[in-house]
Amino acid sequence: MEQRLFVITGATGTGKTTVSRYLTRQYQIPRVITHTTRPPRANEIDGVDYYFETNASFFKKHYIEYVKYADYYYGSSYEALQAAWTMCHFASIVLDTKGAITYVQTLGGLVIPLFLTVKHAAALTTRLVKRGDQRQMIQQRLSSREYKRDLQLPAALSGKAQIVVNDKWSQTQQQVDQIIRQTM
Ligand SMILES: Nc1nc2c(ncn2[C@@H]2O[C@H](COP(=O)(O)OP(=O)(O)O)[C@@H](O)[C@H]2O)c(=O)[nH]1
Ligand SMILES: Nc1ncnc2c1ncn2[C@@H]1O[C@H](COP(=O)(O)OP(=O)(O)O)[C@@H](O)[C@H]1O
Repeated sequence: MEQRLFVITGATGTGKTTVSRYLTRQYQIPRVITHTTRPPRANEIDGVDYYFETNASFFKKHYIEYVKYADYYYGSSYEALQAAWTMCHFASIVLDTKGAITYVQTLGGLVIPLFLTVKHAAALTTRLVKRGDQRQMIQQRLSSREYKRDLQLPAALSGKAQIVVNDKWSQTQQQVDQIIRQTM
């Protein structure tokens, strides 16, 4: 069986991590762990949620791509992708839209892009508060150029990414199950 990578993208709070966790829980599909200079949130664990880096350690790694998002660096490595593919023919990765475009261009048909969105962007603020994000981090995130950019499906992913409107989790779950059935 050929390897495949679910690239899960969309704005902050749309549910990218939730979908990726569902793929692991329900289908044993591992997530590629990426690197970031963002400080960990209260419940995040180094090596599980991210590899948390300093500005100095971040630039010692070898990346397929890296981006700056709301003033922090994020990057993904071939080593982490290979580690996930060693466990399973399928893997997922959670990326901003710039990274998702790079993956589609670099890995072509191995990538299955999913673009997450919600009907009303105002719901995202509520979700971030509920998630326990610090108020100042929410402000910084929501006012970033990257957040605003990622609310829209980029032209480069149009016709390639499957769009998942994650308003009601039960419906999202059904759609994800259908995507998995088509793929496996
Ligand atoms: N391009 C790229 N984006 C990443 C990488 N790791 C995480 N991201 C994205 O960076 C953005 C910010 O992530 P994070 O701070 O965890 O915020 P969240 O989206 O609210 O969970 C999100 O869009 C992530 O999908 C990476 O290695 N490369
Ligand atoms: N359909 C949904 N309805 C309500 N809350 C949701 C839904 N999907 C995810 N959430 C919650 O919204 C918050 C943001 O989701 P998360 O997966 O962390 O988003 P992202 O990774 O895109 O930033 C989390 O607290 C998550 O539990």
